[in-house]
Amino acid sequence: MSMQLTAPPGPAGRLRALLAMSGNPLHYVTGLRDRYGPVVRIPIASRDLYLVSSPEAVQEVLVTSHRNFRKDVMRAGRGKWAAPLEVIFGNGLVTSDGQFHRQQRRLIQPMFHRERIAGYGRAFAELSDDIQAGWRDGDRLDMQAEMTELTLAIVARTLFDVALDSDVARTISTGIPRDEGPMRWDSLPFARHLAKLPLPGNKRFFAARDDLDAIIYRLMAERRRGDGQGADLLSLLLAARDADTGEPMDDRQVRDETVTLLMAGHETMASALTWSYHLLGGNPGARRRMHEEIDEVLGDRLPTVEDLPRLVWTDAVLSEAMRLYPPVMGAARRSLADFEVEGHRIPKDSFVGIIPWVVHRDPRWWPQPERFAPQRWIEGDPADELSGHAVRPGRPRLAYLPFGGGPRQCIGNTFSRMEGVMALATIGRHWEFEPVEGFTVDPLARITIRPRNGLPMSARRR
Ligand code: HEM
Repeated sequence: MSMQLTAPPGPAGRLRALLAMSGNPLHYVTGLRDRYGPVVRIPIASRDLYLVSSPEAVQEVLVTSHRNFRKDVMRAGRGKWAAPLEVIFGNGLVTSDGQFHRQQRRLIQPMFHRERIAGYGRAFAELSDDIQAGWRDGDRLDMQAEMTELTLAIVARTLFDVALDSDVARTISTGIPRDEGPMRWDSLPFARHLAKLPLPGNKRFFAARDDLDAIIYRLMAERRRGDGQGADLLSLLLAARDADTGEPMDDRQVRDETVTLLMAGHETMASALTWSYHLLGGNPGARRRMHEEIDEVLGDRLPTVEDLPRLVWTDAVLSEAMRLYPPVMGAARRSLADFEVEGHRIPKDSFVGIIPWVVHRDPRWWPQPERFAPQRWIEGDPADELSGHAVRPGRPRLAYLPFGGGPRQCIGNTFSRMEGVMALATIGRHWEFEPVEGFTVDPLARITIRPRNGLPMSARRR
């Protein structure tokens, strides 16, 4: 007997949904899941958006039936306009699709193998040490700005072998307006028109993008004039040849992959570290435990990758911060054919959205979901119901997905985990951060989730 498939439930009213989603959508979408269940239909764009939030349904979309989906969500709309991310990333690894994406991923994957990343360990520690050298006891720091500077220095050095004070890094960190131009309009229906208007924000955005491009083309020309033996990613991209045709990538493609990795590789990690400090700021017990661990494992020296297995609590802090504040807002897909999930039918050509923030607050898998509790990640105290539950067998893998899942999962996953723990440990040897009285943090959910007005904290030397 075949089961009767139903259309997923959901709210009515296109305009209300649109306003809720383009304001701060996190509360709204969590409420929809609570009210309607793991598959919700939201009438928002020119076609409906289906919010998918149980680990089982997420597994179906990202892994089991991944061939039934593409990432060309924005381009699929009327007129095939460039989506906001593509305006900057072009057709790089994050935004490309299908066979072309598979080829490019194969080419770039070797840069992210575990052994290779272990070789970056020293840069993770040294650059984290450099940034803290400029702080003074009692300083009020914007942790978001500090962490953005740090993580940008790390990708610039490890992948592209350029220094932070280079014009590449400067143009990326200060030149590209994060909330202007196409980035500002991303979730609105007339985005492509709004982005073309001669508004000051749009102009600044496109001028900064052109500066960045000019710098990257210049770096490419320099590498070409060199001996061609460079081991960094830019050299590798220039040297790569198609297995069948023997052709190199054209300059535009090398530019797109370069900008993609520089951008995807630092804002996300900056957000993960910023939220870690915010949560540690409000949880002195967890913070103390982290500092005790760092003191015991490192004393005063810099961490190496060999120390990582012993930095268990520090690692749990990062995992738990990315559970409560997943740096990437979501994964969006377009269905190529009708499909069935959790007893519901989702039609061909729908948009499907997976929002880790919602999945990570499912009380079935995350008891007391709003509580910051790094002990979830460590098997330990039997008297504490939260202890170790996240690492017990039987928990669906995609109950936790800050890096996405399936063939399109983050290429920088291992890189980021090592980078994050080593940064927390290096900085934690000498510093702790207290919340600033009267400041309330407000998560801004766009493509990433970060504090809307930065994160001021007081630095205390320890
Ligand atoms: C805490 C840090 C990070 C988080 C939370 C994160 C999160 C994600 C997520 C959720 C996706 C999948 C999006 C989707 O399925 O639509 C993704 C893809 C990607 N990430 Fe990351 N990321 C992080 C760091 C990095 C770093 C350090 C790099 C590179 C240096 C990077 C490069 C990429 C690339 C190239 C993709 C596209 C992969 C593909 O589709 O083949 N990310 N990331």
